[in-house]
Amino acid sequence: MSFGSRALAAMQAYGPACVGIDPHPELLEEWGLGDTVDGLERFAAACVEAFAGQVAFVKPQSAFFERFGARGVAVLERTIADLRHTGSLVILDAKRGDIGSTAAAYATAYLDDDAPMAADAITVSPYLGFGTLAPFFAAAEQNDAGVFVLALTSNPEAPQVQHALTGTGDTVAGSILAQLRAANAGIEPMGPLGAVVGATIGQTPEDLDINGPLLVPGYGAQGGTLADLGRIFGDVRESVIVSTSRGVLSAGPDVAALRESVQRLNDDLVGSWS
Ligand SMILES: O=c1ccn([C@@H]2O[C@H](COP(=O)(O)O)[C@@H](O)[C@H]2O)c(=O)[nH]1
Repeated sequence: MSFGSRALAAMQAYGPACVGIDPHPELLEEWGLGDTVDGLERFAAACVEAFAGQVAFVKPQSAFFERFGARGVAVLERTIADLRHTGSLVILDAKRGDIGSTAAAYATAYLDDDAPMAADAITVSPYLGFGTLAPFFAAAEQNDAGVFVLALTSNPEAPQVQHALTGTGDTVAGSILAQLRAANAGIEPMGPLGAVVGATIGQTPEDLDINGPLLVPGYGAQGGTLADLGRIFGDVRESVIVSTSRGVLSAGPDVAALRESVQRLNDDLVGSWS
């Protein structure tokens, strides 16, 4: 089944929430685990127990695993494998991007179903040129996977680049969204190519209807609210995946408390907004 179909089915089954697995040093300490590989391993195991098959999407943040070197990456690899095929789709947040030939290697590493680190979807950066993303798109098509392209990110520094005008008068973000729209055109129920659009961007004149999923970080710890979601995504709410990491993880380490926190998040999103 295509990533677009799987994403919509998961949202229908569980709600639109995505939980980020971001083992911040502070969270490892707060959970009483210690900022060590052993702590990381126990943190990740608790997240798998709490979220696998309980939420539509889980988004491990690669950076927090990579900082422990090879042993941290091994924990990430196990975490992804344990989460996959549980009903929850794994979006690996690694924001990869490079010249085409290297992008092809990244695409194999993260989207080829036979690769040790294969996820259901990955985040990528288009700032080496949208065309360099072609290997990711091809790998997504071959493996029924998804790709989320940074478009309007949640950080305050983003407008300097993403609101800049291109030679055709579009903004950089608008041009990325337009190219995603073209690539997803005609695909039912929606295409596999998504955009990352933050819950913190205020209002945007850009057309967010790309016939593909929108991954929306910035809700919760970064200040994004239900009102922001309504204002920014009112017209495209069926395709919105709301992602939060610290907003849920701060309820840990108790597995039941983590599950309750996700349930509350989904209830809030479904009841008040989506
Ligand atoms: O525009 C973006 C793209 C990605 N992120 C990532 O999402 C989480 C946010 O964590 P919170 O604790 O919910 O703030 C983190 O992994 C970021 O790298 C983003 O925030 N904004």
